[in-house]
Amino acid sequence: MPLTLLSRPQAEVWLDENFLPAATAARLFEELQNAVPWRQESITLFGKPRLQPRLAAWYGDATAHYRYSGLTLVPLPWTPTLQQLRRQIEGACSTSFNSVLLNLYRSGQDSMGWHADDEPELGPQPVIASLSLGATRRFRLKPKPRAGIEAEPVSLDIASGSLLVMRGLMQQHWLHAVPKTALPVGPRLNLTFRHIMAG
Ligand SMILES: O=C(O)CCC(=O)C(=O)O
Ligand SMILES: [Fe+2]
Repeated sequence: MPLTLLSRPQAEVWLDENFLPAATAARLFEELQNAVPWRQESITLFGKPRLQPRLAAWYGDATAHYRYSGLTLVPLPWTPTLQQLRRQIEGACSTSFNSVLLNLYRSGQDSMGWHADDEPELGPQPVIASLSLGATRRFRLKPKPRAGIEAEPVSLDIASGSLLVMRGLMQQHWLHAVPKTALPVGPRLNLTFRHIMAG
């Protein structure tokens, strides 16, 4: 199945809902949920430290340091599983990645707030490839308030084994989020492959 473009002004979002077969996605979910040293990071919001509403881990080349909401994350070394996924996803996107951020949403109460992945070390038009495993969660997109784009917000229900790729001007003009849900959903794991520029 190829990646399909979701046409929105200044938003280049591609989706392949069948990137991984269901059994492969389920096996990977189990393996990563058990093997990754998950941490609940705190971020500084309005000068106060707060725990993030999810667990995270950062893997990559030793040089790929990432500054994120007041944190500097030093990557863990690639595991064979993550290295193989990196190569497969690089092939699908015709891009190279040097790091991957893993997020584990333990339940519907875990979430990711509205943001753009527009940190300077990602460069002006980053390619971000996002692989989802486990429970289906809603992924939302909306134009940045001052982007001057006339477009409705977009909601996508992202199922296990889906690959979503954001590229082009997307991070300059749009925000994305994974909101909390009151539905009784199981855990979901998301991997975002990124290329961090040497700083
Ligand atoms: O969990 C997702 O689908 C989104 C993750 C995300 O936006 C991020 O890690 O920057
Ligand atoms: Fe993001």
